[in-house]
Order: sequence, then C-alpha cells, then structure tokens
Amino acid sequence: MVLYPVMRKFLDKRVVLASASPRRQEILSHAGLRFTVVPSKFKENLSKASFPTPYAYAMETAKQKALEVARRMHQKDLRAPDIVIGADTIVALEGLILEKPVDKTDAYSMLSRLSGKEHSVFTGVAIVQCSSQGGGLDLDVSEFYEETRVRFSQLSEELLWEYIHSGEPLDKAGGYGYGTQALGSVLVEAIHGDFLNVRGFPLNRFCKKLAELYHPPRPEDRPREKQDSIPAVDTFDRLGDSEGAGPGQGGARGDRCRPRAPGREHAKDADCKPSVESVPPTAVLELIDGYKVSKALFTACKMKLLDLLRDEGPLSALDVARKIDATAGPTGRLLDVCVAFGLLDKTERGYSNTPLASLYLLSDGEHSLHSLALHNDNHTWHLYNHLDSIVREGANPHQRALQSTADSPFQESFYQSREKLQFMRAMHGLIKVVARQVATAFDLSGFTSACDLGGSTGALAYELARQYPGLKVTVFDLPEVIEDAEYFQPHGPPTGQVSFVPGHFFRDTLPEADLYIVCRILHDWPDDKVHQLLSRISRSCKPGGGLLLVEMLLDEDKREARSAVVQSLNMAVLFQGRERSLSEYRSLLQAHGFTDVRAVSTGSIADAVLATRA
Ligand SMILES: O=c1[nH]cc([C@@H]2O[C@H](COP(=O)(O)OP(=O)(O)OP(=O)(O)O)[C@@H](O)[C@H]2O)c(=O)[nH]1
Repeated sequence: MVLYPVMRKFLDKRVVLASASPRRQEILSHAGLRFTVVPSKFKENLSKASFPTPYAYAMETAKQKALEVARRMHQKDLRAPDIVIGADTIVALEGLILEKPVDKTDAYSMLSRLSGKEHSVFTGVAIVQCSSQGGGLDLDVSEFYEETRVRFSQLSEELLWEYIHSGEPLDKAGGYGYGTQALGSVLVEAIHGDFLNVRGFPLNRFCKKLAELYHPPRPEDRPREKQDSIPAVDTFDRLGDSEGAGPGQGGARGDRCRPRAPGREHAKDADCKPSVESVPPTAVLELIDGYKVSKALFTACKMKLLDLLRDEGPLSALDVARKIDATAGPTGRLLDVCVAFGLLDKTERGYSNTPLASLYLLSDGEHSLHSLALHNDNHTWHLYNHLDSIVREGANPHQRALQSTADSPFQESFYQSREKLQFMRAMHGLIKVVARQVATAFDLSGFTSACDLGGSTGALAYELARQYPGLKVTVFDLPEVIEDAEYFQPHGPPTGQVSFVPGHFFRDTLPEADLYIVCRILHDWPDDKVHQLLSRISRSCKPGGGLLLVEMLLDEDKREARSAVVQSLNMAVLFQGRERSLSEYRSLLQAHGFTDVRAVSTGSIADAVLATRA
C-alpha cells in the first residue's frame, strides 16, 4: 500500500536506495516507495576536521554514497537508475561526531559520553537524479539534512553494559537504537524532532524535498498551500512526464499534459486525457487487493503460524502444513504472502518471523496486536460488508437491531458479549504500542493525581505511573470492564499508584483528579455526546487542572492523514463516531472552558492533546 501520496509518482521509476541500512529500507518501504537496494561501496572516511559543521559532513558522505552507486550502475548496465537516494546518520555531541561504534569498547565510550546529556542526531540525505544519454551520465544532486535533539538519562554502568551486550549498538550511529523495536529507547529521556531521523531517515523532510524538487508551486496554487505542507500527489508532474525536460532541466510549466490522480483533473486540463502510461493502475490494483492481504494476516494469526515459527522455526512450508494439519500448497502461498509483506523471512532453512511479526503478532507478546487482528477478522470485517447501507442510513445493522440507548453502545456491543475479552485484549494491545509516546508527549510531572476515563485495562495508566512516580492514577470504567482488568496487570510488584473504580462516565460522579484523561473515547461519539462528556469533565476539573485527550488527529483538510481518515470511517461503521482535527478538538475544548490547547503528534495510532481548565 502506498502511504504517502507523493510516493505514487515514483511507482514507474527506477529508484535505488544506496544503503545497506535495514531501518532506511523499512521506513521507505512502509511509506510506499518502491525501490531496489544497492548498498554503497563508498568508504566513509572523509576528514571530519575539514567540514565546518557535523551536518555538512553527513550531507557530503550521503552524497558520495549515492554518487558511487549511480556511477557503478551506469558503468555496469550502461543505464543508470532514475533516482538514487543516499543517507548518512551521525550523532554530534559537543563538537564531536560519533558514527557506528567499531566494537563494544567503542560503544561503551560513546554511550558513556552521551549519558545524562542532550545530543543531536543529524541525517544527511542526497537525492541524485540521473539521466543517461548517448552513453554519458548526467547527475543532478540535491541534498538536505535533518536534526533531532535527543536527551539521555543518566546511565548506570550495569545498564550500559547490559545494553552493549545485547548487540544492538554495533550497527547504529552513536551506538544506540531508538524506536518501538529498539532496546535503546530505554536510554532516552526526551526527544525533540523527527524520530525517524534518529533511526536513519527523515521521511517527512524527504517528502517535502521531493515536493520542492519535482514541482515548485504554481503562482496560482501558492495561497492555498501552507509553507510547511507536503503537496498532494497532483502537484508532482515532472516525474510523470515521459518526454520534454528531464529532472533538473526546468521546462515551461502548465504547457504540458500533467498527469494527476484520477478525479483530480483541473478543468483547464480537460483536454489532457490520462493514459495508462501517465497514470499507471498500480494504486487501484493495490486497493482492490488490500482485503486479501488483511485476510492473509488474520488467517496467519488465527492459525497461530507466527507462534509456531517462534517456537519451532525456521520451518519449511511442508513442515508448517504438517504441524497445523493443512494442505502444503496453499500453506506455502499464505507464508509467501507473509514474506512479501514483511512478516516472515524466507531462507533455504525455511520460514521464520521478522522482528515486526515477533514484536506485534505473537499471541502473547507484550506489544501484541494479535487480538486486534482477530477482532477485526471476527467482528469489524463483517460490518464492512454493510458499508453501503451504513453510508445510506448512518448506522450499522447491529446498532439498528439493538436500537441502543445512545450512551451505551459499548456495553451492548462488546462488554456484554462473548467477544468481551478479545475486544479488551485488542484495545490493550493498541494502547500499549503508543502508551510511552503519549505519556511522555508533555511533561506531566506537575500533576499528582489523574483519572483515566474509560481507561479499560490500565495500559496507559500503568505507563503514566512508570513515567511519573509521583502520580496516582485512577482508572474509571464500567464494572464489567474493571472486573477483568486484573488479567492485564503488568508483571512485577504493584506500586499502589494505579487503582480501578467502577462507574459510567455519562452517569456517575467522576473521581477527583488534577488531570483527566480520555484516550480513544471521544472518537466513539457524535458531537452532542462529546459535549455532554466534556461538560461533565469540565465541572469536575479544578481551575488549573488538565485534560489530556488521546486521539488520532485528522489533518485540517481531511485528506492527507490516511490512517486517520480510514479510522474516521471505521468509527462511523462501528459506533456513529468520528475522528476530528486539532481545530475541531480545540473548539470543543474551548466551549467547555479549556484553554492553552497544545498537541503533539506521535506518528503512531494516537496523538496527544493537552488543555488547561481556565
Ligand atoms: O536509532 C537508530 N539510530 C541509528 C540507526 C542506524 O545507524 C546507521 C547509521 O550508519 P550510516 O548512516 O553510516 O548507515 P549504514 O548502516 O552504514 O548504511 P549505508 O549503507 O547507508 O552506509 C543506519 O543504518 C541507521 O539506520 C538505527 O538503526 N537506529
């Protein structure tokens, strides 16, 4: 699936990533870019002292990596790719440039320097546009860098060595890895900027750079565009031109047939008919096939194939089929789909789980989304068969049959059904993957008591308690939820910071707290119910108290934040709710006396919005 609209323009281009970094490959392929990996042979030995700044060094190294690949490919094939992307990530601390440690002692020296301090991570990126004509090679290089500030906790010797012995530091700039799959995240106290930049590739700025390179805005478009925005796909025309000016050669604008996303043609382009060459069908075909891929994932989860491969893998398709009592041919094909979508690795020894599957798809992992997959398969999937009638009539057939009293759809639809525990596990997994980012999005150390309304299993409450030892958190949820919350308690001795109180947030008195939290609750409801709940919170919240909303934020135009617009449709399918943009939440909050509304985008399944009771 192509996630970033700009990437679609590159589907028919030969794009090469001149990097052996698995993280760069992961970031770009998740964003929907199709590319071939050709690791650069450039020796990273430029003299650091000859560069005025650390980022100038990173940009030059990135450029040399990309140029080496472009030239080598041209020599070998007499045809260079269309675009070569190179990158280099470094850590800079007090004028010192740290790259990948050469061994454990080097890792120790880097990490002990970083301990207790703030440093910068710079990634230099070079985009080399190639055109080969008459045997020659024209190269047009564009470079940029991104900076992210990272603060480390004070690290004990024991923690340092334990981390070094994990083996993670050795292939990473500065000797540490950051991100949900990286152990090194435990070392990081705060981060300011693009976290993907720390992992090796600043995706957001990369897309903006592509926008700048391939289509500077036309004068008549300019007032509509925000300074910092990523243009939508229909502004990327130079890449799609089959003839005329090539990359870097300029060319008159507006006088050529400009391919646009279907349905987005401007009136004046009506005579420029899109063709299968200028608008390839790939994106539509991928959309048509999307459900097959989801179903393959659900089936792999339902058959516990990933658990099997964890316990007994690597296994051949035949062995897997024998062990699950299935037919070898289709089993192999199901496994191959999992390989193609990054869930499994396939070698001559057989199939095994990738880190992605190990972290999120085992049935019992700490961050398992296995139950979420099963819940989608067992419940949500069927509702989508009624999407047309939901769109027509405004509610799913389940809701219409129940004629639910508008303030208790959850009780009827999940918590009083056999699906209750699976639904709780699904939601628990979802919150766990974002809990740390939400808990640290703002400094909440000034609050001493918090109440998580509809806090379910306590997934966020326990994370808040971990991050803020002085904070006591009450989870307020329906009695039938609270009675099962004990199954989800984290391992280790209880600290007494988290307690559970049964109640209904539309009917019962809310527990007292300095900070109220509503995490993925408001999106379940239409505006009138949201007003009702905010008004109840506002009455309980003392002046100066806080309200932390955790929701996926739509962009203001509701067209770019893809997962949020899909989730918004999903809320209509499930509960007659919807996702909202920051300005919509701001007006709702202000209407109930909350001011100083600030938002932090986590880049994950929910963003964080903090407001203060005036
Ligand atoms: O949190 C993380 N921080 C950094 C990384 C990885 O660190 C390396 C940085 O090294 P470099 O830029 O020189 O890239 P290489 O791995 O050598 O690959 P090239 O072939 O492009 O030179 C990079 O892999 C980051 O992704 C990380 O993984 N997590």
